[in-house]
Amino acid sequence: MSEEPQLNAAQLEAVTTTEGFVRVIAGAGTGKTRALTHRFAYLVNDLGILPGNILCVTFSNKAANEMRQRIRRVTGDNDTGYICTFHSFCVSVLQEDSHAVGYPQSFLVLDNADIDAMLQVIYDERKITLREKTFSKARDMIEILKTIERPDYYIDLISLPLAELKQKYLDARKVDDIIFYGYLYQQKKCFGLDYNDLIIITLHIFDHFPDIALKWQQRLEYVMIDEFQDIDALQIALMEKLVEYHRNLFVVGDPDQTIYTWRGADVRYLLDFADAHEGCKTILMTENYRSTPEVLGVANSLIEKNKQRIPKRLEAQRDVHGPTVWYHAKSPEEEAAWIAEGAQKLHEAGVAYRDMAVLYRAHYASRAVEEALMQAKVPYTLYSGVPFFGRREVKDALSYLRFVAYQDDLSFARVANVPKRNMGQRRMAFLREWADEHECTLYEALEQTIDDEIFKRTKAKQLLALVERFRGQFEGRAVSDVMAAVLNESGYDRMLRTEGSQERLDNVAELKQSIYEFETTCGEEVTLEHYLSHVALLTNADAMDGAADKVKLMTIHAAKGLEFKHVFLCSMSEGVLPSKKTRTREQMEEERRLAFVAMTRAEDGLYLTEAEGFTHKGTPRYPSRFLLDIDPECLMFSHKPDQTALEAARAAYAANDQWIAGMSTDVRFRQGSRVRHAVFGEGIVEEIDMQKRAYIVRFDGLDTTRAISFRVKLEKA
Ligand SMILES: Nc1ncnc2c1ncn2[C@@H]1O[C@H](COP(=O)(O)OP(=O)(O)OP(=O)(O)O)[C@@H](O)[C@H]1O
Repeated sequence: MSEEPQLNAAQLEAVTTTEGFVRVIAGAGTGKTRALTHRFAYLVNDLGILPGNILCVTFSNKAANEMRQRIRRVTGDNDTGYICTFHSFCVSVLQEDSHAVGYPQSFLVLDNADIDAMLQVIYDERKITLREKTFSKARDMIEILKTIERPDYYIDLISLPLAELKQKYLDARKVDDIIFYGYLYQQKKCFGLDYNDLIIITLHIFDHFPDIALKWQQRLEYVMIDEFQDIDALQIALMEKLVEYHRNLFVVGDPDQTIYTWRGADVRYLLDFADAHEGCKTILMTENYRSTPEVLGVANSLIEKNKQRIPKRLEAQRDVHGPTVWYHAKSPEEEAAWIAEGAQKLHEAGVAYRDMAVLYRAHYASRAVEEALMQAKVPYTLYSGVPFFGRREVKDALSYLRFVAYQDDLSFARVANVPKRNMGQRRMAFLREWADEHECTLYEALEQTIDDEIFKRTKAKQLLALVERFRGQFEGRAVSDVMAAVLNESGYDRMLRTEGSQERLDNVAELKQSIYEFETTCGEEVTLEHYLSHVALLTNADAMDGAADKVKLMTIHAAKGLEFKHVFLCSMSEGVLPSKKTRTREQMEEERRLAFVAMTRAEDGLYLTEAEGFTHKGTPRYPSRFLLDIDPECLMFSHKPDQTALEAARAAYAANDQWIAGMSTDVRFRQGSRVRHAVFGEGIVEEIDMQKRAYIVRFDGLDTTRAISFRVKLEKA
């Protein structure tokens, strides 16, 4: 093991206990990621295990990239095996074995923009309006149906012939059914899989094709999983399946950093892991190497207020001291100005801007800070808003790549008229009709009808010529090279230059750069299929450019796993953090963990800020209860909070707690639950309206939803 400094005793134990079930419960900043990297290196360098026989699951693609680079440094080997997220691992499985369910190797991984494009087709065909259901609501509904209501949906998706799926879609009468079957039909047409499908279909293959399951089980001699506190039921099922043969499983997590319960994560899997796996060894890590004793004092005293937790205290290993401040401002503007000024002062004292971060609970909190930073001429980047891979020009560029590779309907629809080729709605509708009638793709329809009158005076022929030029030319050619060529030859580059948007040009340049980096860091040779299926999984965080000297602004969720010298945690007001959407005691504890995650990102300085004034609803704004949870001995105050104000704040927390206590007993069903009403019959809870104290239920027998008061007894269906 070459990387300095030395591992501590607990880390060493985690690294060298390779056989059987091992669980590491570790605090923030105690070197989990470091232990994981070294364990990988130990398996490879000291035990001689082949990297291709190790699966190391990370929480995000960004974490996977970093891990891969670190492992390459310590093993000196380009082959880094499977270091990836669960989703990305499933893509690898499906690329090898999706033939088992009749899917081609060139299946598509769909992101939200792709799903929206499919919804658009369905809405147009069946005259559904956005007023009936926005795309985002439709996507949520599809997700609820897939994960809770109709978990067997995927059988239809993989085994029904296209014509039958289409018939189900055409026969559907209720809006939700039209959307759902329309979507499944669209998915099947282009062999597209969304996030929900990836794990479910992989599991299905493992369950029904024992030889394929055995192949993967035998291949993966060692499995390691990071951030285990945020694992969900499907991921657990996949994990259990994968380790059935060798039974070597190493999981590491921090119960105090569970922040994804709202997405189905359950910390129980980590807590119950030892009971569920015979002979499991547990290792505890509490020595913190990241933060000053002051930062840990703040974080420890906060998290101790959670009731549902395994007690543990982070112990500072660093003997460097730094500020931990509560700044109370008179207005949000003053709060933001203080942050901007603070960043400037730190910079003057020699701290690089890139080593500072401003974190917040919700996106909207960033606006005031951004304005202040702009005014103070402090450089910053925002890691939120429209994700990089969701930007129009980035999607367009990727669609071109997909188009020359697959000619699927989605990419065809996206690129056909960008740049303008006179292929507007009327001509697209013509192609759709033709394709439907002849059961072919839009591209094939164009090939067949290119000499039709309708395509005179269009540049449709150029589109066909473009594909012809690229067809069969990918083998052995770098993806970055293909991308550059297709953007040039399609006229897309020229269009952007004429349009003159520097931002769009920069984004495309950034995309080209990221493809190049992907190729050079991936180890093995990157094929176009490989790149396309992985890029769909990339998130905003992946585009994060850590090199530029700029202050980083991001949500706490996005800061998971990161560390910064100085952290400003802004908008620490009751109703923001904890969020006003907090409805149960469990959720309140999760909000506290969120604050804990934010604070434990700080190495040298931590600045907690909030402002008085009024919320947009006109109620007074109070400091977050979490500020009062912190041991005051651990904080420096900009102003000592005044006693009457504190009493008013405490009264507000108490009122809120009382409301939550009432809610917890009232709310018996979750979004997506199936319920039975004495008169209306069965239906599904679409929303829970806390203000009205009612479930918004879509009953099977009614066309529109009804708000049903908590007072009326509903039964579980
Ligand atoms: N044994 C050690 N000696 C010195 N420094 C260490 C040691 N182990 C880890 N560190 C340092 O401590 C910091 C935190 O380590 P790491 O990022 O691995 O922690 P983590 O447990 O994954 O954190 P979190 O859960 O909060 O994201 C890093 O800067 C790392 O270099």
